[in-house]
Amino acid sequence: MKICVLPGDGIGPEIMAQALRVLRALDLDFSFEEALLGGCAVDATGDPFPEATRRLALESDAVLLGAVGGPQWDTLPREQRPERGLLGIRKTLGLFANLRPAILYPELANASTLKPEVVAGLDILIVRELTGDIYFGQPRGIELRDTGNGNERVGYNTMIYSESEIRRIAKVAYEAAQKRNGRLCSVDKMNVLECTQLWRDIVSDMARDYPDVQLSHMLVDNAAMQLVRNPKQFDVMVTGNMFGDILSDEASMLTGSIGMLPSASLDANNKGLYEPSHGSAPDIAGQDKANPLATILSAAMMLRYTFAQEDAAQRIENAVKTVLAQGYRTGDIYEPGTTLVGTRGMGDAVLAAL
Ligand SMILES: NC(=O)C1=CN([C@@H]2O[C@H](COP(=O)(O)OP(=O)(O)OC[C@H]3O[C@@H](n4cnc5c(N)ncnc54)[C@H](O)[C@@H]3O)[C@@H](O)[C@H]2O)C=CC1
Ligand SMILES: CC(C)CC(=O)C(=O)O
Ligand SMILES: [Mg+2]
Repeated sequence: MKICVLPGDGIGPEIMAQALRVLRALDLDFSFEEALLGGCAVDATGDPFPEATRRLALESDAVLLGAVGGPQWDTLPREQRPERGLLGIRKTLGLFANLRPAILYPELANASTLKPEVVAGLDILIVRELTGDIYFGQPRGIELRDTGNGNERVGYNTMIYSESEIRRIAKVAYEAAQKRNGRLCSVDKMNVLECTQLWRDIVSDMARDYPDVQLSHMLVDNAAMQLVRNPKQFDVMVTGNMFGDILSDEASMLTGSIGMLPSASLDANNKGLYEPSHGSAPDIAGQDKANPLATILSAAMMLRYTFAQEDAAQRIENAVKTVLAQGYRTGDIYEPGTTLVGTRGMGDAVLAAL
């Protein structure tokens, strides 16, 4: 089995190194091949998603990604931005279903900025549509227009979903809810946006095919509030690309840190790209401070979803539970009385606990 490894930028290479150590220690039949994506690819080739990376990703069984982006690339033309590379690989591989589980490990109840009783036992799955919405919709741009206030620049994007795009992500979410606690909350902004009115209509229509799932709807502004007011009311949440991007970062803080939130991005056949939900964290890059657990847990998701190696996935997840119980903490989840470790030190601890 071939895994395409894309360390990316910022903390990407540091956290990826630890995930690879853990995967190699499992002694499974995997080969790893590295390629460039994001800012490092721009620097080397001028293209954030070079052809060689595209070929390797397409011919591999799964892709493991660190993170891309950083301030040094922020002034480049939009098509050369590192994030364009990320959107490009998601679209090329047809990765429409992004699963972001927000689970609070009991040992981290005090690491959350919310009261322990609000988050204790938290286990939410956010299902985010990943290849549509305003992130991909056309037309988009910045151009000069006569707005009535003279000729001035206007910026615009298009929020767009087709019926089939909504159906396929809703199916993933309904089926996930069936395997969990049977509750699905669909998040939209149908009171303002036609695009999400269609979203709500289709998700509602599909409910009759899933009589064992209890469907509810919530407007996204209320959902953002409810996530911090009473997050345990949620089981599975399904939403579009942009709302899911925002709500999953919010949910990550319920788990103690964004450094704890893994993700799987899947196509229709469970081929996938696995990456932490966070970005390249330029503020701590190269300092051995980043929490590698989201990436290590993303590797566990890869074993589960793409390779159906449930035992190996659980071995990694149990090792993470063990190191947290042993009191090892990177800076983002540190609290007095625990042992502060760096990125590599956390990797050492997970390896020892495997
Ligand atoms: N999937 C990806 O590759 C993503 C890339 N980005 C890119 O990353 C760059 C930085 O974006 P930001 O908005 O700052 O978001 P970010 O997620 O990189 O960082 C936000 C905050 O969380 C902290 N943080 C993130 N991951 C951490 C970890 N593993 N351990 C400890 N602390 C961690 C950072 O230090 C920072 O204070 C930008 O260029 C952005 O476009 C942002 C999100 C996702
Ligand atoms: C380029 C962005 C869409 C990446 C991001 O923030 C994410 O996927 O969470
Ligand atoms: Mg994001």
